[in-house]
Amino acid sequence: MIEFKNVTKAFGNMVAVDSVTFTVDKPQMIGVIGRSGAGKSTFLRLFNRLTPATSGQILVEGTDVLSLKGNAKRRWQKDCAMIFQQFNLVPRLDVVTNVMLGRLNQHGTLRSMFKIFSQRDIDDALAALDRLGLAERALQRVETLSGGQQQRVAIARGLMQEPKIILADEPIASLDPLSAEVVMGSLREIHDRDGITVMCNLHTLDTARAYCDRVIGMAQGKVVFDGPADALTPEAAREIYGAEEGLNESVTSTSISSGAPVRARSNPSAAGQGAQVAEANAATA
Ligand SMILES: Nc1ncnc2c1ncn2[C@@H]1O[C@H](COP(=O)(O)OP(=O)(O)OP(=O)(O)O)[C@@H](O)[C@H]1O
Repeated sequence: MIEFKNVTKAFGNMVAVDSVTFTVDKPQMIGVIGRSGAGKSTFLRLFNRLTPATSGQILVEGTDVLSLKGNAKRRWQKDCAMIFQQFNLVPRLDVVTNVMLGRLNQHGTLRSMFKIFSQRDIDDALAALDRLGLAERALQRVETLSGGQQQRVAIARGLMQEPKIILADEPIASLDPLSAEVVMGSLREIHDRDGITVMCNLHTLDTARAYCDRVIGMAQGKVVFDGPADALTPEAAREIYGAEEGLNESVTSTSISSGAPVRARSNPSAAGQGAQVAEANAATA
């Protein structure tokens, strides 16, 4: 159970996140949408404690994660993996080392400084890469991978944290449509199989509808829509985006060819996911 209670962030006079209040009472895949500047990134960064909140509470199983300090705050950041638009990988390091970096904050300072990993770390990193369809890339330098592959390395690194929640800040904004589908499919598969909440900032409405159970719409820092993805009608989207007349959704579309919604396939199987991944690997190799 996660309860957001009047979560607010002001930068000087500018209120970027304004009294955000909602509850997540079971693991969900949540899409956060809204215009540029609506406060989506700031909201995720408050949740992960990358940015300090001005006021409010975020109760996770009854603990206010906004008030955690020191080790407790670091433990929370381990539990709450963050995926970024620009991947935030170390380009010159190989794939498997990048993935193992997800374990660093679980180790003591010395082991972290010298990047000393255990056999278990190595095995888990290879298993995470296998799950993301990238096992055969383990020893390749990250900078030689496509954007979609790099984002899947970042997701594998997030899995190494053994997170309870995954936050993704526009994870597909830099990707081509096919890679975007594979990355969103991977996040959905993690939600379905591991039963954890995935909260994802998105710029594309069709992606929110296709992959998310629930959509939170933000405008000027406030939650202006909160409902099932099916309720995200063109009228609702127009209100979230403040568009006076027609909102041309096609300009925000990530769909390729058929654009078949993945959510409609419900619980995409690991095999299905593997096939998608293989397809994207072939396309982006
Ligand atoms: N560090 C900061 N200092 C001052 N203002 C900031 C800071 N970070 C964000 N803002 C402001 O807060 C508001 C919300 O920004 P935020 O990046 O959260 O929006 P967003 O919905 O994620 O936008 P986008 O989709 O373009 O990333 C914007 O007006 C932005 O300029």
